[in-house]
Amino acid sequence: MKFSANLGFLWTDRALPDAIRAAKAAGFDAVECHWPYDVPAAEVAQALAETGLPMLGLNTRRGDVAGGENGLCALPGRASDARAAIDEALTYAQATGTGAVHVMAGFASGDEAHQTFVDNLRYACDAAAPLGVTILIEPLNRHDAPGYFLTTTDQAREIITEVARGNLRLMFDCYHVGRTEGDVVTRFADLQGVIGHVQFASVPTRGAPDQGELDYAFVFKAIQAAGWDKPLGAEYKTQGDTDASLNWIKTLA
Ligand SMILES: O=C(O)[C@@H](O)C(=O)CO
Ligand SMILES: [Mg+2]
Repeated sequence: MKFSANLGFLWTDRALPDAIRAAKAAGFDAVECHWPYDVPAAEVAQALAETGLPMLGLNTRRGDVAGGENGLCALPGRASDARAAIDEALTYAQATGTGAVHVMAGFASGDEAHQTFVDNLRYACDAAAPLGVTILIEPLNRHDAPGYFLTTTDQAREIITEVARGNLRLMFDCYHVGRTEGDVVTRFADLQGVIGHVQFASVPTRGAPDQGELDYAFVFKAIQAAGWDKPLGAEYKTQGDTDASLNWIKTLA
């Protein structure tokens, strides 16, 4: 198994370039992040070059987080903010060789939000295609992100079909699927054709994967048996020191 360290949650006690170095030292095959925008892209690119790790993904900016926003791209009337966030993410991705951008929908519902998301995703995909960047959409579970526009993998698949762009894929986060839909291995098999990246954390506590109700020994074997050989994103919250949370690699890899 290959693993990608999600530096939005792992090694958050250090600056992003040092978190990349820590992931390399811990044996990860890749890294990914959430919102790297406070760190100059050149510093991230330097740490990636030094370690040889690829950056698999980053997210579009969420908007006014203090004001309760969690993404902009499905918000009616906010197309210019959404597209500025998409442009910013693609510029950062290009400067760091990042392979994918997760376009965050935000808190919204209804037909207008749906159409807004579809239009903004087409904009993102068309801008990303010449750069060789994949666009990802990710359903978030209703416990952690109540009111988020994108809530299920079926909804995501319908949107991917409607947007009809070859570089739009699903971020299959086993944690969100486990909390909202269950049946993780069957959902993975059913959706494999539209999946662009896989993430994981324990269910329901979002901790390391060697705890909780979801048996990741089983899940990882099934994903591997299905022919998925890309790094799986370790996107879990630690109780303190990240290095002390990594025992699962020995048992689950
Ligand atoms: O699962 C998550 O929360 C993340 O993958 C993310 O991108 C931010 O919400
Ligand atoms: Mg995720």
